[in-house]
Amino acid sequence: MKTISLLGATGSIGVQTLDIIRKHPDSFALSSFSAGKNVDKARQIINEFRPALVSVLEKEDAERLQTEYPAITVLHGSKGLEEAAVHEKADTLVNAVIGSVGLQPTLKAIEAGKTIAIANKETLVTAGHIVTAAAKKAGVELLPVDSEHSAIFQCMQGEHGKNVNRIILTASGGSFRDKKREELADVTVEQTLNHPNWSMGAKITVDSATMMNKGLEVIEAHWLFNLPYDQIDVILHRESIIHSMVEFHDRSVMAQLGSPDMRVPIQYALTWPDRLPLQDTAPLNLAEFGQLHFEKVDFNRFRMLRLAYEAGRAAGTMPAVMNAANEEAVAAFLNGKLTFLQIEEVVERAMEHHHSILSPELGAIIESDAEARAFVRSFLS
Ligand SMILES: NC(=O)C1=CN([C@@H]2O[C@H](COP(=O)(O)OP(=O)(O)OC[C@H]3O[C@@H](n4cnc5c(N)ncnc54)[C@H](OP(=O)(O)O)[C@@H]3O)[C@@H](O)[C@H]2O)C=CC1
Ligand SMILES: CC(=O)[C@@H](O)[C@H](O)COP(=O)(O)O
Ligand SMILES: [Mn+2]
Repeated sequence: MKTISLLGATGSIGVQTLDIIRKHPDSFALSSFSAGKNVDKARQIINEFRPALVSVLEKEDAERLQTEYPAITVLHGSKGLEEAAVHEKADTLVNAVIGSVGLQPTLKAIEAGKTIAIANKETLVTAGHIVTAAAKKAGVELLPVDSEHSAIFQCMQGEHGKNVNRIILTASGGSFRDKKREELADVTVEQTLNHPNWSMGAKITVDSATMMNKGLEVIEAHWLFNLPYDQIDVILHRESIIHSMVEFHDRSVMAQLGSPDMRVPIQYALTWPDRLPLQDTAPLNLAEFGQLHFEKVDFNRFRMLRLAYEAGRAAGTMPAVMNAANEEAVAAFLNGKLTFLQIEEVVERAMEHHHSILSPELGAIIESDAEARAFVRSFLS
């Protein structure tokens, strides 16, 4: 029996994690969870899973829920997120919150000795050196949930890291993969949110369309697998059936395949090194596809991916700045305050404006993140 604390329970990954817990009551229980503003969904989760502690974003919502559920502890804000992450009954944190707000609860959970199943890639992009060093020091596992990283992790089982030549992340290309750059000037939010293969939260779906998602994943892979950027490649693969690949020194390439269903990597992170059956999923039928397609990435078409490699190589506080600027710019795009192409313009400007601090401590990371957000907000106003 694993007891789980789940951050971001009301989101896309959160709901799929709850589905896994629901289907395996003998294997998993929920000790605590966090929600943002979706209080109705939080109520449903409390009623079904009866956790001991819940955290929501706003104080007023927490007070209302506390009155409704006097037997559980209801908290709010960043303190609530941290308390939910380190709940005494939990042995595993599933971090499925969106954005760099996931960083500090992850660090607290590592300090408390929890196993970390990390979906929240922004945490690793923002402070990968701090998170991985803390996990190493505390002797806790940092298990990937992101589909590409889970694929690499699965291909690496029984292998030595020293034998890896490179890893190859697959990218669907997102909603506009068949459009030229000049056709992107007036694309709408609705068009952007129409991902060809995956049903995900709004922010990551926009990131997928700009290819910032793949950029974040390159940096995430750098930290999770301890590889230099020269050994991390990206290839376009429009079907999202091969979730990523590992090439070894003898040129043998291992790939992990499956239908696009995030419950597979979520569940693997929760059962590793074992596996459990995944009910209600159709087997992969490759004959139905007939062909799988692969293409070289054009870094002029997908400039955000190039920016992410640059930020990763610049290191220090630069990835945190890129990520924070992107979070703000994507939120502005979703609110109709920026056009699609302005997202990358804003991120590029924030990076140009920033002088990276090398080997930053947590305080410098938090400051750089805040400065990048302020930079984008002043640009918007
Ligand atoms: N969705 C997917 O298939 C995949 C997602 N990921 C990663 O997983 C993470 C979650 O993505 P996804 O599930 O799509 O995101 P969603 O937008 O669907 O969900 C985000 C969750 O975070 C909560 N939340 C948002 N802002 C805050 C805040 N400021 N403080 C506390 N909680 C907050 C939301 O609460 P509420 O809704 O109640 O406001 C919700 O529970 C991201 O880092 C993403 O990159 C990685 C691979 C695949
Ligand atoms: C499901 C998942 O892991 C997403 O991060 C996915 O990778 C998005 O797809 P693309 O970024 O390849 O469009
Ligand atoms: Mn992914």
